[in-house]
Amino acid sequence: MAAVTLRRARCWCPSLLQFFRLPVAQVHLSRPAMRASQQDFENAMNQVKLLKQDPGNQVKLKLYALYKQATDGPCNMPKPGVFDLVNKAKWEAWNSLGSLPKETARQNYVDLVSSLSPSAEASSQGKHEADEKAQKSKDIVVTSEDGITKIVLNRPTKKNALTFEMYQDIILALKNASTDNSAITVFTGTGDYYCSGNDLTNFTSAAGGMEEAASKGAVVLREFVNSFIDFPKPLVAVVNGPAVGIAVTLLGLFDAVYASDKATFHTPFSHLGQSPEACSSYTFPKIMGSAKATEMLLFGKKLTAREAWAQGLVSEVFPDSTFEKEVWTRLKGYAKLPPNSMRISKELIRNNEKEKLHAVNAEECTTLKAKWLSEECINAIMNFVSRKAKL
Ligand SMILES: CCCCCCCCCC/C=C\CC(=O)SCCNC(=O)CCNC(=O)[C@H](O)C(C)(C)COP(=O)(O)OP(=O)(O)OC[C@H]1O[C@@H](n2cnc3c(N)ncnc32)[C@H](O)[C@@H]1OP(=O)(O)O
Repeated sequence: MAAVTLRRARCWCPSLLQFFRLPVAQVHLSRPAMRASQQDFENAMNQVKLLKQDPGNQVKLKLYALYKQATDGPCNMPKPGVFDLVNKAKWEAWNSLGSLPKETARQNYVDLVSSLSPSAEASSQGKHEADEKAQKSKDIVVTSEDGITKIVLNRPTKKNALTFEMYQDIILALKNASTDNSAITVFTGTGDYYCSGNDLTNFTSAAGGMEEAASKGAVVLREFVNSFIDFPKPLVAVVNGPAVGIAVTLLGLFDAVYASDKATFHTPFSHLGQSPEACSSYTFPKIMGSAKATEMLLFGKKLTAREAWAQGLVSEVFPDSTFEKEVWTRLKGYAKLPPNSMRISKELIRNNEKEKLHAVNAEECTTLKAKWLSEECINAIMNFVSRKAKL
């Protein structure tokens, strides 16, 4: 077992909220070879130091608790007094883990850090950080005006289907939008469609064969969905027309969804031999109840905008003739609200779910990777590409 000594280091910028000193590992180089999970744990501790954004107090408490559980085992300290607020919160977080085994705590710590830090995770795999990348295609157009960053899916001839480059550009656009001057961020589509989902030729056109494409697809999808889970500002979808597949499932991670009455919503996963993504296996039953979620996610039932509103997926439906005018007027008003207050309210809401969402995302990506290699899925994609099927 490696000898690990602990020192205390301040993480993130000083602020009123910053009250933790998270433990950082110094690992002796002369140690014998270690089990991978211990190495992952140490890498994760180092990644915590690299986080550029303060992940918020709830997450810091969770990190602290998991760290203590992984290294010291169950909480063995006397409970601090009521006025010692900080240490009491830390004690309660640690104590709440009960008798969670050290190894599970270590794994949970690693998962939590990697979910917080997709760019740190990527750079540890030798990739460039998103802000060092240039936007790869013109199929995503990003503008910022009136306190609103607008991310437009701009591939109307293909009904705004998402290419591999578009996924990467959206990750980059969200990363930039999270720190720009805008108060809210809005997605919409050019032309008659909002988005027809994943471009079904992503897999058939990938170099290196299906297996490589599936592995790459799972990594990109996980990072893509993470960037929606972690997005810190109000995120609004302006659904100008039909939405299919991942364009629908992602809506469960938006803060508000405004739809034209021309919009429709469907997720033909079973038709494609695939399975739900973007945390919809969790968010959809939560939003609309399991019976309605089943009709969408298993049977691919198409909803009208009003049906989607009745089931809680859409915030409000507007007549198509006045949709753009009404929605943008409203959004410009919202963008004038105090931005920090909106961020903090969103953080309070999202923090209750973040850990769960990251775990669901990871599981859905693993499941999809296997489905993409199944005969059911390959046949469905081939049928679409050879124009035998329209979904
Ligand atoms: C290395 C790879 C990494 C990739 C990263 C992977 C991450 C994946 C994560 C998510 C996985 C799956 C989730 C999903 O989104 S599943 C849903 C996928 N979408 C569909 O099944 C829709 C397929 N399209 C249709 O059924 C129809 O096109 C339509 C949307 C109902 C519209 O019908 P229409 O008659 O009005 O128009 P049509 O002539 O068919 O379309 C115009 C042109 O657009 C092309 N097109 C439309 N949608 C897609 C699409 N999803 N993929 C690729 N191409 C699409 C269509 O082929 C037409 O092109 P052309 O004019 O013939 O050249």
